[in-house]
Amino acid sequence: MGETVTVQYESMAIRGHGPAAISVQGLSKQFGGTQALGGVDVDVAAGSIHALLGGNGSGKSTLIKCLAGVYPADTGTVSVHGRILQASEISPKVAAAANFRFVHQDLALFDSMSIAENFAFASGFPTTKLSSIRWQALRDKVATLLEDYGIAARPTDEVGALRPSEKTMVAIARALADQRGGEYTLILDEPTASLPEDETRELMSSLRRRADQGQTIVLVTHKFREVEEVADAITVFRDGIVAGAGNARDMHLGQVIEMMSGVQAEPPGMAPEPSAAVESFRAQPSGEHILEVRDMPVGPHSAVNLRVGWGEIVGLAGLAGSGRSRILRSIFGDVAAAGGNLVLKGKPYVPSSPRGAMARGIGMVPENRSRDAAFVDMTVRENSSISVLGSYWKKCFINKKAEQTATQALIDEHSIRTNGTESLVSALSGGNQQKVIMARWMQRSPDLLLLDEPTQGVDVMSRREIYASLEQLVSRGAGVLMASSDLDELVDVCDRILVLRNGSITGEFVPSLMDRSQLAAMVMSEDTDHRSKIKEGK
Ligand SMILES: Nc1ncnc2c1ncn2[C@@H]1O[C@H](COP(=O)(O)OP(=O)(O)OP(=O)(O)O)[C@@H](O)[C@H]1O
Repeated sequence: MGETVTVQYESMAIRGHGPAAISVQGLSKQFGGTQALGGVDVDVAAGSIHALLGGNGSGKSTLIKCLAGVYPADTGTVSVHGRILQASEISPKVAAAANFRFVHQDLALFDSMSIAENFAFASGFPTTKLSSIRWQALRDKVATLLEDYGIAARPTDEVGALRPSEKTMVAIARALADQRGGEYTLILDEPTASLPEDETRELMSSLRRRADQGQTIVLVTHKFREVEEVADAITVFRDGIVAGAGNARDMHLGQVIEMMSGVQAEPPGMAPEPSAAVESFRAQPSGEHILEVRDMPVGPHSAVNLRVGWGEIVGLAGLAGSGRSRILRSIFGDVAAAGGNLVLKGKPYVPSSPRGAMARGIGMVPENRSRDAAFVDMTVRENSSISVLGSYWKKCFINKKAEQTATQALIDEHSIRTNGTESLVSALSGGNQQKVIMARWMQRSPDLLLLDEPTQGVDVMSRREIYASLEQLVSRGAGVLMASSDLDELVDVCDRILVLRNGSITGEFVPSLMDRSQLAAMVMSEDTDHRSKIKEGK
C-alpha cells in the first residue's frame, strides 16, 4: 500500500435518458459511534443504470435501507421526480408510495411454488366477488409479464426449476408488476453475487434492455466488469462519504479503486504476485497429496475423483447445479456421502461430521454465511475465536484478554471494518462478516481449507488481501479446494481448476498453461438437461 492521498474528481454530467429520477441530498446516518453515512449526495438519471460502488462497510447498504425506510436517516432529503421527501421520515410505506422497488440478494421466492403463486403472494390473489381465486386471470397476467421480461418459462413452472438468473428476473418482474410507464425505480442489492458468469451476462443484458426502454435502475455491486458492461453512471462510496461520481464510460478500474481506498492504486490485477517463498515451495512439492477422493458419489456425480496436493490450490468450476458445493460439504462431513474412499494426509478418512473434519485439520468457509457460518448475534471476538477456543482456556476460565488481543490482531491483519472486538457481527457489513469467517479459519492454520465462494460480497481491495492470505497458507504447505462462480478469481488464484459438467469432472484447466477463454468454453458448453440438474444439484 502506498501513502494516503486525497483523490479529487470533478463531478461530471451524468449520462441518462432524462432528468434525475432520484436526487439524494446530504443524507446521513449514524449507528451508535459509527457514522455509516456522512451527508451523501447521489443523483440518479431517469432511464439509466446507476452503479453504487465502494469498499465493504462504506455505506452502500445503509443508503439503500434508508431509501427503503428500514432505517430512518438522521438528516437529508430525497427528491423523487421533483417531489421532496425528508429522509428521516421515509417508512416502508412512504418508500413504496415513492415508487421505490427493491430486490435483495435473498430474492424471497418460494422454490416449491409456481411462478404465478410467487407473484400472487406478493401482490395478492385476484378473486371473484365470492372470494374464490381467479387462477386463469392470475396466470394470464403472469404470462404477459414473463413474456415482457423475456423469461422463457410458464406461469405454472416451479420456481425451483428456473436458472438463477431467471429467478432474479422473476423477482424483478414481480417487483415491477404494477408499474405502468417506467415510473418505478428498481434498486438491486448485489444481484449477481452468487451468479456464474453466463447467468450474470444474461441478467445484465436483460437489465440493459429494460433501461433502454426507460427503466431507472440502481445497482449495488462489487463486480467492476458488469459495471463496465452495463452501467451509465457510477457513484463511489468511501467510509460513508461519496468519494467520486461520474459517467461509467469515463472511469476505469484503477480510478475507482483510488476513490474507494483513498490510496493511489496499484496497477490492475486480481491477485498479488506470489512471494519467492511460495514459488520455491511450489517448485518442490512433496509428491504426496493432502487429500485424495476416490469414487465418492455426490449430488449429480456418480463418482467424484480428485486430489489436492500439499501447497496446492485446486479450483472447482461449474454451472449452478454442477454439485460444487455438495462436493465441499461432503468432504467436510456436513452432508453424508453415500460411499467412496478418501485419504487425508496419507490415512483413510471417513467424513462423518464437521467436528470430526476439524479434528483432522480441515476448515470450511461455506457459501451461505448468514445461515451456515456467522453467529450474527455474537461478537467479532466470539466469532473469530470459536475455532480455537480451547487455546484460551486457563484453569477452567477463558482468558478473555488473550482472546481480545488475538482478535484485535486479526481485525488489523484482515482490515475488518468494525468498532472493535466486542461489536456484534450483525452490525458489520456483509463483506466484513465474510472477512471475519475467513480470519477465523486462517488463524487455525488448517491443513486443508475448503472454500465455497470465498469472496462473495467482498470488495476488490479485500479480495486481494484474502488471496494474499491464501498464498501464505499454502506457502506453509496447506492445501485449498475452492469453488467459485467467478472464473477470473479461479484463474488468478488456483494452480489447477477442475471443471464439473453433466455430473462428472470433465476436464482440468491449468491457468499457467492455458488461456482463460478455454476455461469459459469448458464450463459453459451446452448443458441440455439444465433444469433437472439444478433441482438435484447444489
Ligand atoms: N444495524 C447496524 N448497526 C450498527 N452498525 C451498522 C449497522 N448496519 C451497518 N452498520 C455499519 O455501518 C457501516 C456501513 O455499512 P454498510 O452495510 O452500509 O456497508 P456496505 O457498503 O453495504 O458494505 P458491504 O459491501 O460489505 O455490504 C459499517 O461500518 C457497518 O458496520
